[in-house]
Amino acid sequence: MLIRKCFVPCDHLSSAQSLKTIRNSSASSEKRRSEAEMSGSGGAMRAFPRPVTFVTGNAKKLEEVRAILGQSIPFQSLKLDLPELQGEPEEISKEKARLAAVQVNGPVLVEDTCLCFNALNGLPGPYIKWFLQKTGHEGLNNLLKAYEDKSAYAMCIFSLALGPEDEPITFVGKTPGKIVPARGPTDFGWDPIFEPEGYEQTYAEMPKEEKNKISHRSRALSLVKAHFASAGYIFQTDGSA
Ligand SMILES: O=P(O)(O)OP(=O)(O)OP(=O)(O)OC[C@H]1O[C@@H](n2cnc3c(O)ncnc32)[C@H](O)[C@@H]1O
Ligand SMILES: [Mg+2]
Repeated sequence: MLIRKCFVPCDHLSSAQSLKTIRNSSASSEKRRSEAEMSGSGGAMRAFPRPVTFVTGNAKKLEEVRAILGQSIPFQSLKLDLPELQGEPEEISKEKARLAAVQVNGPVLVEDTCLCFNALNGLPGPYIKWFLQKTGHEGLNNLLKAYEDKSAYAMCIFSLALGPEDEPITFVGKTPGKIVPARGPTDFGWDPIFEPEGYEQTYAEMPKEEKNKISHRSRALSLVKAHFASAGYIFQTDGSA
């Protein structure tokens, strides 16, 4: 599928908006089709024949999601290279979820990650993957050479689609910081050039547990966990999830 490229700033998602997205999406329950709906005291509960599938082509993301979620949400993972879509960050994440839900034909969780430079009104944002591949850590630093303001934020947008017919629900996590010359191991994306606010280490220099406490990903996953806790979904597992 070919999608037209359009560059947009990504600093438009407030947590209030993302919560509104959660509420709005809950209202689309008429679309629910293939799974059983069971009436509980708090309204309709939804049961699924298998756990949520976290779909990503990125092994390092999966590693972090596993570490952050632990046993809190039953999930299985599937390595799929979903298309790199263009557009508003929330729409990109939702569309990834729609595509994944069709392929999996069941409940899916996906995420899209942005690195946003404030001096560039949020760019590279969702296009960070290409900027990183084409220019590397040094090139990303050079993008900010002309600006005093090196501040940035990392943003993660998870989308949950309960099935191919369901409107995805989004969960946004942000961590503020600044862009610095690369320091630390280079095994995960732009970690070496992002120094989170209040720290003297880059994400790459920090112990993994420390990054997972404060990261954009863990902040978004806190919202995902809260949603699962209140939604009361029921997933049948075979014990291997
Ligand atoms: O299959 P998906 O989940 O899409 O995996 P991806 O690697 O294509 O990931 P994105 O489309 O979200 O692109 C985000 C880019 O940022 C990188 N990235 C994602 N999370 C990161 C993190 O926590 N720290 C550093 N780099 C990260 C990632 O390697 C990509 O180059
Ligand atoms: Mg991707």
